[in-house]
Amino acid sequence: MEAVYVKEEQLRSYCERAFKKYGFNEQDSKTITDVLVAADMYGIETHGSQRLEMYRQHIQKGYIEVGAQPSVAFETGISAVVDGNRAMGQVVSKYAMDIAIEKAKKSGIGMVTVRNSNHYGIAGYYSNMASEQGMIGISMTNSFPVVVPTFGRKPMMGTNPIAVSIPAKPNTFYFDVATSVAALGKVEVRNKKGVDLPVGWGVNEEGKDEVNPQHLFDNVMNREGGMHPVGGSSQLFGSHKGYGFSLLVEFLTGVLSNGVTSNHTEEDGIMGVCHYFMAIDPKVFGDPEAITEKWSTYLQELRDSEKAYGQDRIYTHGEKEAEKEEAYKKSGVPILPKTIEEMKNLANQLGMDFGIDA
Ligand SMILES: NC(=O)c1ccc[n+]([C@@H]2O[C@H](COP(=O)([O-])OP(=O)(O)OC[C@H]3O[C@@H](n4cnc5c(N)ncnc54)[C@H](O)[C@@H]3O)[C@@H](O)[C@H]2O)c1
Ligand SMILES: O=C(O)C[C@H](O)C(=O)O
Repeated sequence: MEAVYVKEEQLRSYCERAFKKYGFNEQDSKTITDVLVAADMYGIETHGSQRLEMYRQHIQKGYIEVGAQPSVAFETGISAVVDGNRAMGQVVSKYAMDIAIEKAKKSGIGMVTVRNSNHYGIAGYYSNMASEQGMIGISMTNSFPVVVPTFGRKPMMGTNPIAVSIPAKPNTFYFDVATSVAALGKVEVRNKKGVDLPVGWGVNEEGKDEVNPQHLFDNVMNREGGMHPVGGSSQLFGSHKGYGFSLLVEFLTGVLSNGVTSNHTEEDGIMGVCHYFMAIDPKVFGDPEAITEKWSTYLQELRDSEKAYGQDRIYTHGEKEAEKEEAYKKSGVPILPKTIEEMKNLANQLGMDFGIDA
């Protein structure tokens, strides 16, 4: 299945125009697009333009209130609780991370929890907002229930990503992962590609292994089966550790914000997703330059260390994204033909030009 290479500007223009057609103002359309295109440029094909249709469905279901804006519900010098007021997740999250960064500039640290929000895209976009200002950034979100507890078969947690961005040379350390064995988006993309899932990604309604991506997706939607935490189904491979990381995210997002845990999202017609953002100014620990130097040296030592049999390269987190971004600026972003078809149909339905050479 040959991907279609789409120029960044065309993708950006397509998304902005689509979000304006959805009813968002100019500024919000730009903010949402920036998060989606960042994912595409990083090679995170699951969370870029692939998700335009999902957001439309969330608007139609009434989860996202187009035009709504977040507000601060509670605040101290180092912390805040933001009410997302059902606004678009990207709009809420940029607002909340900006507050965390401002607090970190004044007090060294800023922590913001968010309730009553919506799906925010890639977690790492927001942690990068802090690292771009020389700070350490952390971002987490819960989601609708997708992941089963170790030894369970009913989805009780979200795929709950954790992203950490730390200034480093030559690239920012960028660790951005779901606490499930994979993001649900990877099941969607495997379905589009017609590729089975590896054993250990998920269970069906009987609690047995499920390798068909469409079946697993349907199971998740019916809340009768789901994905495993990082580590898979077996405690021998650390399922209980992924489970614990996922609960950490549930606590910091859904509980600390006085919002909802993933198993109570999508109740009463509200998505209710919750987030957590943190910015730390390294100045409160000494000389930021020296810290970056030490960290960068260690990352280089890791990359230079001895390779396993059959391997010729060790990566550190963020390297792949930096390389893809550089390559895609020249080649354009590879988009799956099925996604291109969806985008064409969407443009038709919205009555706008497709505007993409494909
Ligand atoms: N909004 C939501 O509800 C939600 C939920 C789940 C996931 N997500 C997003 O989905 C995206 C994908 O998540 P995922 O769990 O599939 O991530 P993934 O498994 O693709 O891992 C990506 C991370 O691993 C690093 N990496 C990849 N190969 C590496 C290697 N060999 N050595 C060292 N580092 C390496 C990358 O630099 C990156 O930090 C993330 O951006 C995440 O934020 C969002
Ligand atoms: O699909 C979701 O809501 C969760 C997330 O984006 C994921 O891909 O796991």
